[in-house]
Amino acid sequence: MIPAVSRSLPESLYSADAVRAIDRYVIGQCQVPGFELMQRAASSVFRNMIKVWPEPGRLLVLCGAGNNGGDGYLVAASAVRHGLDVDCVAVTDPERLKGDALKAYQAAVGDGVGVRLWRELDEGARAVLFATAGLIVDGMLGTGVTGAPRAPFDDLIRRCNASLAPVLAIDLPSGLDATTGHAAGDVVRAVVTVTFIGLKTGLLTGQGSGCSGQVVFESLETEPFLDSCGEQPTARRVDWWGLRSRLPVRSAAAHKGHFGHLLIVSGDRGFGGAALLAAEAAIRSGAGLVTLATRPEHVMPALARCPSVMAQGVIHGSELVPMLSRASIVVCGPGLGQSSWGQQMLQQVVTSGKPQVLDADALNLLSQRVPVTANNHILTPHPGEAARLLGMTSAADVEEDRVAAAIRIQQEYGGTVLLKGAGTVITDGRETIIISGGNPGMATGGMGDVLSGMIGSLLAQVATPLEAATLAATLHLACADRASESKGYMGLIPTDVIDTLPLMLAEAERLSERRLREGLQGIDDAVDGE
Ligand SMILES: NC(=O)C1=CN([C@@H]2O[C@H](COP(=O)(O)OP(=O)(O)OC[C@H]3O[C@@H](n4cnc5c(N)ncnc54)[C@H](OP(=O)(O)O)[C@@H]3O)[C@@H](O)[C@H]2O)[C@@H](O)CC1
Ligand SMILES: [K+]
Repeated sequence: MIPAVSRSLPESLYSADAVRAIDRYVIGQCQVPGFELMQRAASSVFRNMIKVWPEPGRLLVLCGAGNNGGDGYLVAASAVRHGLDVDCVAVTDPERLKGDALKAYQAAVGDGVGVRLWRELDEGARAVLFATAGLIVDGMLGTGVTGAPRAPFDDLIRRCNASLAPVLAIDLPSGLDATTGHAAGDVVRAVVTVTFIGLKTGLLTGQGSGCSGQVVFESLETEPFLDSCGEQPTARRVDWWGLRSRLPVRSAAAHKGHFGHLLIVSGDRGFGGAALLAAEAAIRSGAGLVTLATRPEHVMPALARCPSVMAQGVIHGSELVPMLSRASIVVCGPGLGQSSWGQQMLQQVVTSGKPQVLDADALNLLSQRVPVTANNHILTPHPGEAARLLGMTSAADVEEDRVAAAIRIQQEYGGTVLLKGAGTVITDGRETIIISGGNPGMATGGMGDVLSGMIGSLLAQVATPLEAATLAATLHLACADRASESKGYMGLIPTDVIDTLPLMLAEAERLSERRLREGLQGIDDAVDGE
């Protein structure tokens, strides 16, 4: 099997333009011919393909008119040389090919690849191609795509997605915008994507995280040139496995005062569960003290479920003032509602100037009338809330460019912004981070409340808001993934994530302590090898 995504991908994420500039630099300045790069690309695709599918059956290779198609022709040639059954289809006529792509086509034909023209096939022949394929190689559109795939690409993409055969995408799934992770029209749903030279941001966020499958990165031996070419990454990729051994190690002499006093302001009528989820997640993530300020009727259930939390009923905003003065961090938003109760609470929280995590209805109120003044907040919108913060019509507008949306919210509201959804984006205006991975089981009410509690808790324990948001979001996803192993996706609920927290944190604490003791670098790799 190919290695898991999280252990094998580089940190730096690039836009399509940046990767194309790196290509040009390597070809122009470093004297590596473009055709040589294309050959390396195709061999890396073939190598990975055989690793995952040692006996792929009949291979259907779909080739477009650009260099992505050129890669496809050379993969078909490798497959023929290895004695595989290959159907190679030119989606657009080979007369349109130029440069390296034309050279690749000629090399493939020279190696005995029988190339069939899509437009010359009748419906029966087209259907047979897809019905008999054991594996489809998508070399239709790469970083050169603009807008929604036009005919006949749109039809071919739909046939790929309807086929029972798995799809291996070359460089990126056809139809996906490599920079934003948005698909303007049809997009290939790949099982594996082998991507080259620079890891593209769009593979890991938005629709990209759903349609790229397992992403495999191949540098094509260009890493020595990355620094000198001057292209800057747009974001940094992180996951729990890379971060967990960096968890702060607790001294044996620690006491609860060292880990903050978190005040959670949450739970208007009908939303008591959100308050409980946030509070329990916070206490399970290591906060020294957690106070819950909620509607009086939620106090008894909160104490019954979680006696470690100090629950207090509040009716008027003024009752929050003494609680705020004792707190070191505040979380406000889960189940807050937008009635006058929620408005009063949020007003007090914002006025307090305390470091704060604002989520859910706190964000909706923020977008309407409550201005944030300090710069020490973490805003955690989902795409719908992000759209409201930005005055956009819908979540779909945000999903067109998630990184840009997160950066715009940060510029308008300050602080640190965590944009939820597959391929979570976090930015503090100086650095932008993308969390690779997504778990469909997390698409259920209450997951965000758990995350808010975790972020607040970690904010009290680590150095910066960016670090707290990043650790919490990666841990939240890793817990959901671990819990899904036994609960699946449909059965996963927020308390499963909370129940998994102690186990995941215990593993991380052991690694962090070992790292501190033994000064190990790359401890995750060392442990994986055990
Ligand atoms: N040396 C290198 O640089 C290396 C590059 N490599 C590979 O090259 C890929 C980039 O190649 P590329 O630049 O040729 O673009 P590519 O993605 O093949 O598409 C261009 C074609 O698509 C067409 N097209 C565009 N939009 C469309 C739409 N909506 N619907 C339909 N058609 C559309 C467009 O047509 P046009 O718009 O010009 O009419 C044009 O014909 C990269 O992803 C990697 O795989 C590797 O080999 C490593 C070395
Ligand atoms: K492709």
